Amino acid sequence: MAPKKKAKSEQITADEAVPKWPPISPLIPNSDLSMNELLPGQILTIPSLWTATLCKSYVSFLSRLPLTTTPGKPKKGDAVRVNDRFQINDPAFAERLWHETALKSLVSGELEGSGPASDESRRHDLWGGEVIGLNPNIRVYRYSKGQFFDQHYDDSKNVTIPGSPPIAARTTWTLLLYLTSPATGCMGGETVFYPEPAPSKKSKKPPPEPIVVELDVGLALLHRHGADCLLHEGREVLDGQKWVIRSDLCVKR
Ligand SMILES: O=C(O)CCC(=O)C(=O)O
Ligand SMILES: [Fe+2]
Repeated sequence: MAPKKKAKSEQITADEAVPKWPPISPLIPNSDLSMNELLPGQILTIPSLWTATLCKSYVSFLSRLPLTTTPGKPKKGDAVRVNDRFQINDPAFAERLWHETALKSLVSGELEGSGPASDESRRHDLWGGEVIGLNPNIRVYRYSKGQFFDQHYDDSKNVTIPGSPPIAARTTWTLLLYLTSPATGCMGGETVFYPEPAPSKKSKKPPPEPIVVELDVGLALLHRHGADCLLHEGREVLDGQKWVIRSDLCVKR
C-alpha cells in the first residue's frame, strides 16, 4: 500500500510555449481496440492505442523538445528517477489524447472491447469516481541505456481542468503510453509491479510474483494510483531508447 500523503494541487493554466504536437494519426479504428485486465482493478493495457507509424513520428518530434536530465539526487521522499524529461501543462493536448484516440470510449465503456469498464455498476469503483478526462500535466520521458525509474508509488493529485466552468478533479490512475519497444531497438525498460502479499501474517504462501509489462509500441498502460497504488518501477534500459508519454485519468472531485 502506498504511504498516505495529502493530495497536492497542480498548476491549472496552459503553459505559454506549448509544443506544436503533430496530428494524432494514423490510428486503428476504435472498434478494433480493446482494454485488457492484467491485474483486476489495478493494471489495464490497451495494445495499439497508437499505431507504430504514429509512435515513430512522435519520437522524432519529441526528440527536438528541450528534455532535461533529472538530477541524480532526488528530493526527500521521491524515487530515484534517472531519465530525460519534458513536462508541460497543456489542457488542449490532454483533451486531444482523450477524445481523438479510443481512450475515452474504452474508459467510458462505450466499445465492445471495453473489458472491465463495460459493466456500468463496476465503472465508478474501477476509476474511483466519474471520469472526466486526462491530466493536462503531460510528461515525456526518454530513457537511454543505463537509465531507469526506481521503485515508487504514484500519488493522486488535485487538478483543475480548465473550461467554463473549470472542473475540480483528482487523478486516480496513471497513464503510460509506450512509443518504443524491442521492435524499435529498445531492450529492457519494462515496467514492473510488485503486488502485496496477502495481509494474513500466518500465510505461508510465497509473495506474489512481480508483474512485468513488456514495452510494446503504441501500448497504453493504466494503473491505479494514490492510496491503492502498487509499488512499481521502470527497469533499466539495456539498449536503445525508451520513450513514454505520461498523463493520468481524472475524476470529478
Ligand atoms: O517508465 C516507466 O516504466 C514507469 C514510469 C512511472 O512509474 C511514472 O511515471 O511514475
Ligand atoms: Fe510511477
